[in-house]
Amino acid sequence: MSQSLHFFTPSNLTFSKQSLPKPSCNRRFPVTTLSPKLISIKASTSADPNSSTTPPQVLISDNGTGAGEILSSTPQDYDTPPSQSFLSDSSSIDVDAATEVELKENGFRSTRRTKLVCTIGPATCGFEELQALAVGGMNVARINMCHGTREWHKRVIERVRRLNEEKGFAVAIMMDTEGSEIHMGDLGGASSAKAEDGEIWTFSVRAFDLPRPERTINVNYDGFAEDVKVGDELLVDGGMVRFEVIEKIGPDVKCRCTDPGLMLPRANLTFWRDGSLVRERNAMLPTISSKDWLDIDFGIAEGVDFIAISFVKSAEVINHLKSYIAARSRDSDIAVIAKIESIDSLRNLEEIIQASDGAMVARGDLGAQIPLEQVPSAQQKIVQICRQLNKPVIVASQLLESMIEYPTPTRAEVADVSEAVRQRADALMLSGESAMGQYPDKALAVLRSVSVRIEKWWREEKRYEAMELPAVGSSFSDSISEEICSSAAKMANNLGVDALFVYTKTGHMASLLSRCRPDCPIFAFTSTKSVRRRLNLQWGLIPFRVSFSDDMESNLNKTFSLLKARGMIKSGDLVIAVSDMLQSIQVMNVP
Ligand SMILES: Nc1ncnc2c1ncn2[C@@H]1O[C@H](COP(=O)(O)OP(=O)(O)O)[C@@H](O)[C@H]1O
Ligand SMILES: C=C(OP(=O)(O)O)C(=O)O
Ligand SMILES: [K+]
Ligand SMILES: [Mg+2]
Repeated sequence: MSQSLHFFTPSNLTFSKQSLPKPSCNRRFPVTTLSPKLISIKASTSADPNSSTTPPQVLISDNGTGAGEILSSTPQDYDTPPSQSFLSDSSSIDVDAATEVELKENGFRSTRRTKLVCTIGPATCGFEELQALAVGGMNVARINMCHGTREWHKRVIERVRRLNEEKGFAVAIMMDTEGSEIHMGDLGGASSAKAEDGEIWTFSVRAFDLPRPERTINVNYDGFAEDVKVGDELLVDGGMVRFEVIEKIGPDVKCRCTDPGLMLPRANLTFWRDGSLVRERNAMLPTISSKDWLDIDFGIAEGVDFIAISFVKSAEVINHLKSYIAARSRDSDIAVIAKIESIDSLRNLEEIIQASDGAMVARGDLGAQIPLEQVPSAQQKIVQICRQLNKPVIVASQLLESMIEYPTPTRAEVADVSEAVRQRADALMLSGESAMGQYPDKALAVLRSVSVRIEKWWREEKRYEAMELPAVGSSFSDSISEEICSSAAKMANNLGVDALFVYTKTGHMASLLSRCRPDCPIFAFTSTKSVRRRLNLQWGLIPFRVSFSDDMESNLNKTFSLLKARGMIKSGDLVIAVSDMLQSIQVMNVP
């Protein structure tokens, strides 16, 4: 028995009960059990002009049941076209192997809603290590183009893709650009360099011979010696180590260490004068350097899912990059993530986020550009704006910094992770913890367990302030979608349903549901692997790849049957379904 709320459009007005295409190949239960009962009607503009004309597709062949055998044998990124689908009489549905295990173990009410991004580095670049992260819940693998060679990154991408193909994961790939900011060289291959109090170090644009002379640091920015002044404070990695500039000799800048510490290869450098960040010539450097453009070409060629842009200053660069990608990539479905890590990005926050497909609170560099005590409020603001503008947001850097060296986090780190989860950020990111730390799997496990615990606490206690979610779309059809999603989410909370189902071609309806942060998980069904991987970054979405038609009733029948066969749902579960083909809300028990 199901109940539904339809928003009738000229296209779906013709979609009468009698004309519904007969659902095919579902032998598990009769379709009549699902006949929707109409409870409300509203006329509106058109949703999808093809909604009543496209014949239903059949879900493509399935043979996998175990977590390791889920992936169908079709390696291409797109479904079998409808005509071919009709030829198949069996069905398949793809879901990330780790998610499937989690769904079965914990039941879907308790699945993790917060997504996890892991930076891949020397500690995790091998196939086995990547697999361990995927099993541990990594949703997105991040490669930082600031480090390593393109060849190295290419191998990592290949391994992640192989993991997805062979082991049934759906890990997305995010490429992060180096950006034009000033940083140290790679320390001649050393893993770190220790600066002691009072030591004199030379920072220079000169390339030093190997082995690197003692107490020398190469700097990547040609104007460095000209821009700094004697008396300036030089901060490594936002102040992890500090120096005072004492003398300039040609390209060499002599500095005295005032706060000792460990310097990592390619650590970021900023200089301060009279208590303010010096932003002279380096602030004029382009956001995307010529090297970044080559890396972006590489990312497009490799088909990465996300490109994160470092040190974004304005919306312009995002728009430029998006048109560049659209012109070059076949299906232009690479999402652009704006890293908020500079004073300029904070100034133009709304327009940058509006232009982007998501944002990252890049606290590492942000904390080097604004006083540390201002970082938490900036984080809260960025997370809130992203939610309002319906863009996924990642909270990044130093979440579990001590776990680079130790197997347990500090209480303060757990509190920091909890706060990001409580703010309902879409995703949390590991940097050094997973790239070069000693306990990458343990760090990921901490993010996972803290996320699940805080999410549960939030649902039980309902300790949240209701957030006004403004309209994001411009057309009347967009408004209908937004209203449907917010109503569906509200109904799901009030009725205590087990899951929201959303059938979405582009992922937009799924993101609108995610934005409402409902109590139950959201099963997002989409027909392309790339959309499914992109949905991996968004809060509460469990992305499935399945081919589906514009006929909701047959979609539901088939999905129920496939999910039941896989043990992911059971008869009696209460579900609310929406789709971007037919503007309706249906409430039903799984037959
Ligand atoms: N591809 C890589 N090759 C070597 N080391 C890496 C790589 N990616 C990350 N790392 C190491 O992990 C640390 C943390 O990564 P990340 O936060 O992404 O970079 P950064 O510290 O430059 O901001 C880096 O400082 C570097 O030591
Ligand atoms: C994520 C960040 O950027 P990157 O690691 O590339 O410096 C950051 O600065 O916090
Ligand atoms: K970077
Ligand atoms: Mg940064």
